[in-house]
Amino acid sequence: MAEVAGGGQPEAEAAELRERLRGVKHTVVVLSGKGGVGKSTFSALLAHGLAADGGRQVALLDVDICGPSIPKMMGLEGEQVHQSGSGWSPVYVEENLGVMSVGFLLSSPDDAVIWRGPKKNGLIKQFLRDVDWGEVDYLIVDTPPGTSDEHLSIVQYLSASHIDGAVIITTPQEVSLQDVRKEINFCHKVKVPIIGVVENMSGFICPKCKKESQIFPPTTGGAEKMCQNLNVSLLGKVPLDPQIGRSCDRGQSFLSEVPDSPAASSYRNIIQRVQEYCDQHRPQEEKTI
Ligand SMILES: Nc1ncnc2c1ncn2[C@@H]1O[C@H](COP(=O)(O)OP(=O)(O)OP(=O)(O)O)[C@@H](O)[C@H]1O
Ligand code: SF4
Repeated sequence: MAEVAGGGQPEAEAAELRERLRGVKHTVVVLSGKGGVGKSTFSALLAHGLAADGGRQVALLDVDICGPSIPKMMGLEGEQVHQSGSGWSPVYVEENLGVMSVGFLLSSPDDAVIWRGPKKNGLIKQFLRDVDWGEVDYLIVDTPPGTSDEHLSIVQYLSASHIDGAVIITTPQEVSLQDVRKEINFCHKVKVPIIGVVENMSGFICPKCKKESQIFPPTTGGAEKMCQNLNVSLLGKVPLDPQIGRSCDRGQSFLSEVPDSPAASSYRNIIQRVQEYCDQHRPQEEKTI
């Protein structure tokens, strides 16, 4: 594992990546043990939230090669990647919010990408080396569920020391938490700091009477207990809200469509904590790859 984290890549290649990512100040990787727990939704809203006041330049990179959902969530379905003199240009939602995804390379959103590890690794390397992000305050990396080739590639190519940290998304059920423990172990092994865990789909607040019901009652204390036991921060809990899915399906930001909802307020608090964590870290140009 140390070999992977240390980046056993040739020096020329490492220098090329270093040069390309020189303008990126902070990198946050979003992980989950299981699929369908709301990781891409969180990545999309983290990018929207950080870019919201227009003051920060944000990049969202979707390395979920076999199931890219970011183009749809960001309202960019059908967009293509453009080549410029300085590399691939991201697709922009706003002037200060650029996105890159394998979805932009597919001729139809229903196309299946059935690739083995080396081809996936090659594409991730190409995304990091050839995309011209320019000066970026935050690079958010949305990953596939689990700990697979894509995760190892990101850690290898970016090098663990270049990543500010990881946010791990889970639901309250034990089956999801079990896999989160594996993600936490993965981060420790490859020396990626853990910013914290987000418990998503954590209860349902009735829009009429505001009463909270536990749809997925945690049997072992949920993410809170797990975080205490493993000495990891719980960044917050986001309730179930059917409007999240509706906004995502329409490619809109739930944070600006339903800003007064309890779920939007939870997301904003969590985004604030991620930002504070990154602010306390040195900008990446001061780090060594
Ligand atoms: N808090 C929530 N309340 C209601 N629906 C949610 C919530 N969070 C996510 N969803 C919905 O759950 C579905 C799965 O979310 P998402 O695609 O973000 O999961 P994922 O973990 O990225 O899955 P995968 O890794 O398999 O792509 C989406 O339809 C999304 O709109
Ligand atoms: S929580 Fe109360 S108001 Fe909401 S649906 Fe149930 S009974 Fe009705």
